[in-house]
Amino acid sequence: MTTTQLPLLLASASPRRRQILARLGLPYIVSVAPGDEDAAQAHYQGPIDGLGTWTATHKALMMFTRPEAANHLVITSDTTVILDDQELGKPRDEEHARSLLRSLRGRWHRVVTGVVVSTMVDGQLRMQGDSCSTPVLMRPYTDEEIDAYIATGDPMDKAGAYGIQSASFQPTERIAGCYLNVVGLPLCTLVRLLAKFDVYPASQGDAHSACPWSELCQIRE
Ligand SMILES: Cc1cn([C@H]2C[C@H](O)[C@@H](COP(=O)(O)OP(=O)(O)OP(=O)(O)O)O2)c(=O)[nH]c1=O
Repeated sequence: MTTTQLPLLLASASPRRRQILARLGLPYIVSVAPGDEDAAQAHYQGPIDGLGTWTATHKALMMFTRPEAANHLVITSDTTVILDDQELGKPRDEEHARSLLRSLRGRWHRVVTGVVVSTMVDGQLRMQGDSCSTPVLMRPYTDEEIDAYIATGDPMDKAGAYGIQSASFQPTERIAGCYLNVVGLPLCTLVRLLAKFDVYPASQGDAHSACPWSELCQIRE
C-alpha cells in the first residue's frame, strides 16, 4: 500500500484541530493519543522552540501503541505559548489562568505549534515533523475583562489560557504570522509535511491569500 492510499488519522482531542483539518477536504478519522503529555514534557531538555515538535512526536509514538493507528497516516500536533523563553502551558486552575493572562497583557510572545505526520507500515515507522512560530501581541485588556473571560471557562483547555479565536474576549492586538498556527494546527506546515507522503489537499485554499489556508479558517467561538 502506498502512503497516498493510507487514510488520515488525526490524533487529537482538540475540536479546533478537527475543524481546521476538515478544510483540506480529505477524509479523516479522529482518535486520541493515550498518555500524560505534561509528565512527558517534564523530561524535555532541548531548546524551548522545539518543545512543540518534541511533544507532537511523543503523541505520535503513544498513538502507535493503539491498534487503530496502524496503516494510517497519523497527524499529531502540540501548541506552546512562549513568553520570555518560558513555556506557559495550560492553566491548572482559574487563579493560574488569571496570572497567565496578566503576564501576557500588552506583550509580544510566540505561539509555536509542532506538527508531526507519521506512518507505521509493516512495523516500519516513518515520521516527518516541523513547527510553525507566530509572534503575537496581546492588547491591554483590563482585570475585569480577564475575570469575565475566565468565567466563560474558555481559557482552561488552552495553552497560555487564551483562545485568539474568542469572539467575546478578542485578546490579541496583532499577529505577525500564521493565524491557524495559534489556533493549534498550521495548515501551511501540515500541507508541506503531507506532501512528503505524496498526500495533497482536495481543496485548494484561497490561492490569493498570503497563506492560502488562513482566510478560510477564521474560526470564532
Ligand atoms: C494560544 C491558543 C491555543 N489554543 C489551543 C490549541 C490547543 O488545542 C491547545 C493547546 O494544547 P495542546 O496540548 O497543543 O492540544 P490539546 O491538548 O488541546 O489537544 P491534543 O493534544 O489532544 O491534540 O490550546 C487555541 O485554541 N487558541 C489559541 O489562541
